[in-house]
Amino acid sequence: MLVTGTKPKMSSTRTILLILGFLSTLAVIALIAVAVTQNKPLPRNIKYGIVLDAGSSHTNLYVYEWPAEKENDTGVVKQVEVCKVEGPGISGYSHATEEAGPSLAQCLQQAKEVIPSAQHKETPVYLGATAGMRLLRLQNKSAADKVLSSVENTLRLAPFNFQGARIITGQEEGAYGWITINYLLGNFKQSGWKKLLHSLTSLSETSGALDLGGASTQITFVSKDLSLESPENQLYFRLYGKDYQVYTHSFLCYGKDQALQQKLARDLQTVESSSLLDPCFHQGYQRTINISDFFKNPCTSDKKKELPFRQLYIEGEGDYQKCRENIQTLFNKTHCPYSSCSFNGIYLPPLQGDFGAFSAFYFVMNFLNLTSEPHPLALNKVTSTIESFCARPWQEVKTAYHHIKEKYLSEYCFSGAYILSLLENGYEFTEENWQMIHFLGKIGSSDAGWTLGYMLNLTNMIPAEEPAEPPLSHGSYVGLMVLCSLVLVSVLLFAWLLFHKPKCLQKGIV
Ligand SMILES: Nc1ncnc2c1ncn2[C@@H]1O[C@H](COP(=O)(O)OP(=O)(O)O)[C@@H](O)[C@H]1O
Ligand SMILES: [Ca+2]
Repeated sequence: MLVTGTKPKMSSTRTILLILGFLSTLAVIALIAVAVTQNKPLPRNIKYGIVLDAGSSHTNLYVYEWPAEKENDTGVVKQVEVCKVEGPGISGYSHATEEAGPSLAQCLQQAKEVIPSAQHKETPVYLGATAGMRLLRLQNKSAADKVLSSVENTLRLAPFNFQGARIITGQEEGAYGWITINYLLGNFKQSGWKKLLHSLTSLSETSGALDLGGASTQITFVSKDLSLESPENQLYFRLYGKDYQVYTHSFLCYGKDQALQQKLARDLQTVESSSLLDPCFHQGYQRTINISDFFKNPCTSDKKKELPFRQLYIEGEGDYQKCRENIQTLFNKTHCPYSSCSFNGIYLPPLQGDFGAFSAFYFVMNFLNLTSEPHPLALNKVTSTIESFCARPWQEVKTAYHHIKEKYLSEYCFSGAYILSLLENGYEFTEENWQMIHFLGKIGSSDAGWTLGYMLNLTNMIPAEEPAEPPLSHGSYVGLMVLCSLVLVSVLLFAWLLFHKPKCLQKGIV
């Protein structure tokens, strides 16, 4: 039924509704416009850093980048470039020291191309030399100094901000490797639920680090049992508001290349002729070694022996078990002045938590297809794989892997056996805790190694205290505010409709 005299009222209600509709449309358009302009990607303010890892076998140059405004967050720095320097490591230039620096030129050129030229001047560049240079310093201090000044001269001439070229200590190498992998795994600053899970299950929050180089090897992990037994193996860090008690040790001469030299020096003590049958090389493999330089190396000099021949002819035997027994003698377990030791009388607290094993640990195990993640293989499977690889004749191996450098290929049998011996006999990993070792090449886009940790430390990018942050990000804050306002307006509107029912909505009007 139509009531006379309601026409003007109807049209005024319609006008109100129209105005409301218009205003709502306007509000929605405004909201969208604000959201779009606010969230428009800002021009990226990226910073760069360069670290050269001058290892015993070769030098790698790494370029890292990170967003300038987030530099104290965890996991924001990532590797954008790696360049392998041609030729040997810088310690290999002991007879031509002035050529060490120029050998880096090509990789520096590559870094210049990756980093925008406007930022060259402010990009820090660091060079850290490891065990190869530690050995050269022991053997010939002046040659080591000359090599370092040659690389320093080259780095100073590059357009970057030179921050130093030095030999880092074994302790630093271990510590920065540990910082790198835990930074990349996001273990330092954990989200609420991850923190809760760790405290409930009492799982270790950080991962230990195992680094195998050519001349030294490092073991580093957080240990609850650190007493003051061996202060030189103890490190203390405060990172993002948390304290870490870290055990570390670097074994000079126990990198895989120097371990092989040590093994041969031992073999030379008992040889009767100039030829040696070596169980750690494949059957049919032959290698000749010059005796004259052999004992100049600080890793073998204590075994120096006068021999009636100048060259040693090695012939492979391909016998894994014999090779393991041979290698085992490198780990002296007879004396331990502490509650527990690894080998050679060096303190080692009980192993704890997961371990990331990188560098040559990864290269060797990756070649042997033994890095399977996320479910590590059982130790007996690993042993049998290496055993059968060692038993393959050299000709067969060479044909099957013709694309691999002969130097690497000929030593994978020895290296595999050495890795197992170091982990099982040296550190006493067992069938059970073997599963805690994860062989890592890269984490995300960054290589596992000590260089990233070194740069993070020297540029103060890991704060001791957790930076004070509002509980919500800006975006979540704005979103929440808009949502709450909408809910509030709807509730008010609903209440108004309930108590001042407009006539048009009253029963019988329509
Ligand atoms: N693809 C590969 N396969 C096997 N071994 C490798 C491979 N790439 C590098 N290596 C080895 O990894 C080791 C790296 O050690 P390096 O960092 O140079 O020495 P250090 O850390 O003792 O100063 C060397 O023994 C090198 O021969
Ligand atoms: Ca190394």
